[in-house]
Amino acid sequence: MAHSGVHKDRGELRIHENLDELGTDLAEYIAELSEASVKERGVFAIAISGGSLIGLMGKLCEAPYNKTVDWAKWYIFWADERVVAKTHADSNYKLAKDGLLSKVPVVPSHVNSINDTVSAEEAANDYEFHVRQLVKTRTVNVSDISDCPKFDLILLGMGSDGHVASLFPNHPVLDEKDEWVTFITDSPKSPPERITFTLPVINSASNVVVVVTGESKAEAVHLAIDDVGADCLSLPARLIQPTKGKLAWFLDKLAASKLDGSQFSE
Ligand SMILES: O=C1O[C@H](COP(=O)(O)O)[C@@H](O)[C@H](O)[C@H]1O
Repeated sequence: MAHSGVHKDRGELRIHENLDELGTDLAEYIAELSEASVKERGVFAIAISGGSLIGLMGKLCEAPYNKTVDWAKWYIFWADERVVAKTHADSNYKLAKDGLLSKVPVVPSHVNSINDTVSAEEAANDYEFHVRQLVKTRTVNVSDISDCPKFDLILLGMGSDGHVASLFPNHPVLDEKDEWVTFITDSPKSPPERITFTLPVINSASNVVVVVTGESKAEAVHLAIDDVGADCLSLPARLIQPTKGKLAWFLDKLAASKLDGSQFSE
C-alpha cells in the first residue's frame, strides 16, 4: 500500500499505488470483516453499491477467498438500486450478479434485491419492510442507540459530484431522518428513479467503506475528507460519519492526489 493512516476525524485512509493493489487490499479487508462477523453473530449482513465498486471487489471471486470466505453466511443487500428490471444494463443487481454473485457460492435466498415490478416509492417501501423483517430475526443487527439496522458492512462508491449510494448533493432526501429506505425520481445521473438507504441507516453500520478511484474524483475526495470549511459540510460523502462504527476510505493515488497529507497520521 502506498500509504495508510488515520485522519483526525474522517476515519482510516488506505491509499493504493494502483487498482490491482487496491483490489487485493479490499478483498482482504472484506474477508476479515466477514470472518469476524460470522464468528460473533453467525452471519454477515453486507450492503453493496453499484458502479466501479463491483469490479474492484473482483478478487473475492479468486483464490483464496472463493474457498476461504464463508459465503453461505452472507446476506447481501443494496445500499442503493436503480428502479429498472433486474436484466437491465443499469441495474446494480445485474452488475453484482454478473461480476460477483454468480461466481461465488452465495445462497440465492440470502440475496436481498428490490422488487423491480413496482414504482420507485413502492420499491423503497417494500425494501424497508423486508429489511425490518430481517432485523426482527437479527439476521441484520440493530443499532443500540436508535432503531436503525446495523449492517456489518456497507460498501459505498462515490461520484465525482460527491454522491454516495443515491444520495445526491442538495437533494431533500439528505434530510430524511425517519425512513430507512427512500426513493428519488429525479436523479441527476441516469437512470432517474432509484431507491437508497438513508443517512441514518448508513451511519448506523458497524463498518462503512468508501471506495474511490481516479483523478476525476480527486476534488470530491478532498472536499469529503479535508478540513475545507462550512461550505462543503453538506456534501453527501462528507455526511458519512458512522455514529459508533468504523469508517475506512479505499483510494488509489489519483483519487487521493488532492488530499492534504498533514491531516492524517501513519
Ligand atoms: O449511480 C451510482 O453511482 C455511484 C458511483 O459510481 P461509480 O461508477 O462512479 O463508482 C455508485 O456507488 C452507486 O451505487 C450508483 O448507483
